[in-house]
Amino acid sequence: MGSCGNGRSSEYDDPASLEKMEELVLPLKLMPLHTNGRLYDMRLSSPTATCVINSSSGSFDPIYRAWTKKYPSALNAFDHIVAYGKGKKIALFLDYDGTLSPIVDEPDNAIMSDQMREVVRNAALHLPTAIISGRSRDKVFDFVKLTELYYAGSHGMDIMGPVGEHDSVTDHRSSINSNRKQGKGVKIFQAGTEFLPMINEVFRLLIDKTKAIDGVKVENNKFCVSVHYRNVEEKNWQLVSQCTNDVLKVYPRLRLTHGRKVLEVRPVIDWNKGKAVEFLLDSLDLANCKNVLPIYIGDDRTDEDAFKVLRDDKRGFGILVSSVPKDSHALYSLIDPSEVMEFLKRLVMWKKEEASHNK
Ligand SMILES: O=P(O)(O)OC[C@H]1O[C@H](O[C@H]2O[C@H](CO)[C@@H](O)[C@H](O)[C@H]2O)[C@H](O)[C@@H](O)[C@@H]1O
Repeated sequence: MGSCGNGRSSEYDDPASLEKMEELVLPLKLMPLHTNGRLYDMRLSSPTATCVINSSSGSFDPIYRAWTKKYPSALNAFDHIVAYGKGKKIALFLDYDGTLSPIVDEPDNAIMSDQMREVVRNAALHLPTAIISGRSRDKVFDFVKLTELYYAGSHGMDIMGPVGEHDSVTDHRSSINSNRKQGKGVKIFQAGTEFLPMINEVFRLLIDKTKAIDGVKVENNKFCVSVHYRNVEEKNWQLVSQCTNDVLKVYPRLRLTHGRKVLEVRPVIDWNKGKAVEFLLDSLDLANCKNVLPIYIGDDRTDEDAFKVLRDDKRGFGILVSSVPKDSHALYSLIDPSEVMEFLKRLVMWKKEEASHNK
C-alpha cells in the first residue's frame, strides 16, 4: 500500500496499478480549457465533484488518482517543490473563492475560516503574498481582513501592491498612496478604468434582464460582473446564457468567460490574472530575478491565465485546486481548501527552517 505525506494512501500508488488506471481513464474527455458551446460550456465548467475518496475502501477514486499522474498532489510532491525553491525567494499568489474559502451556494457567504486566515497571515509574514480574485478588491479585502498582504481584485484589473524601487506615478492608471486600512505604503494600479461606466450600465441591465429567472444573482465586482446560476434549475441555464448574451451583444468591448456556475463579464483588454502576477512580481522587484519561485494556487478558469504565465516562462509552479479531473496549465493539484491550508502550513514551516539554517 503506497502512502504519502498527507495521509493519502491508496492501492493505486504502485506504478503498475496507476499505469493500468491511466490507460482506462486518461482517454476520457477531461474538461478542456476552452470550449465554444453555451450550455455545453456551462455544464463543462460546472462538473459535479467526483467522490474523490471511495467511501467503502477509503482509497482514492481511481479516475482522480490517475489524473494526479499528470497533476501530482502538491502535498505528495512537497519535497520536490521546496527543493526547487531552496535558496530562492518564494512569492505566493492565492486565488480566493474555492481556494481559501470553500464554494458555497450564496456568494456573500463565502467566508474564510479563522484558521485559514491565521495560516495565510503567517505565510504573508514569511513570503511576499498576494490574493488575486475575481471579486472586487474591496470585497475580497473585506473577506480576508489581512493588511500583511497585497490584493488584486476584478480578475487582476484592480491591484493594491507594493511600491517598487523604480516606481513613480507616471502611468495615468496607477497612483501611489499609503492606504492605512490595507497596510503600509502601497501602489494602486487599475487597468480599464475607462470601462467603469459601461460595467455599471451592464450590471443594471443584467439585473433587469434576469430578474424573472429564479435563483440568478448578478454581482458587481467593479471592473467585471458575475452572473451566477448555481441556484438556478438546470433547465433554465440556457435562459441565463441567452439573457446574458442578449445584453452583451451590443457591447463588443465586453467578453464572457465561464467560471464555476458563473458567467464572468469582463472588458476586452489585454489584462488578466497572469498580467497581475507579472505586475506584482515587477512591483516586488522580482520580475527579473533568477532566484525567485512564484507559486500560484487557484481553482477556476481565470486562474489558468496565471498558471500559463508561470508555466510558459518556466519560472514558477501553478497548483490547481480541484476535486474533479480537468485540463489545466497548472503543474500540481490539491483537492480543496483544506489541502491548500495544509500546503501553506508546510511551506511556512519549511521557510522558517530554511531561514534558521541560513543564520
Ligand atoms: O477568482 P476567485 O476569487 O476564485 O473568484 C471567482 C468567482 O468567485 C465567486 O463565485 C464562486 O464562489 C461563490 C461562493 O463560493 C459561488 O457561489 C459561485 O458559484 C462561484 O462561481 C464570486 O462570487 C465571483 O464574483 C468570482 O468571479
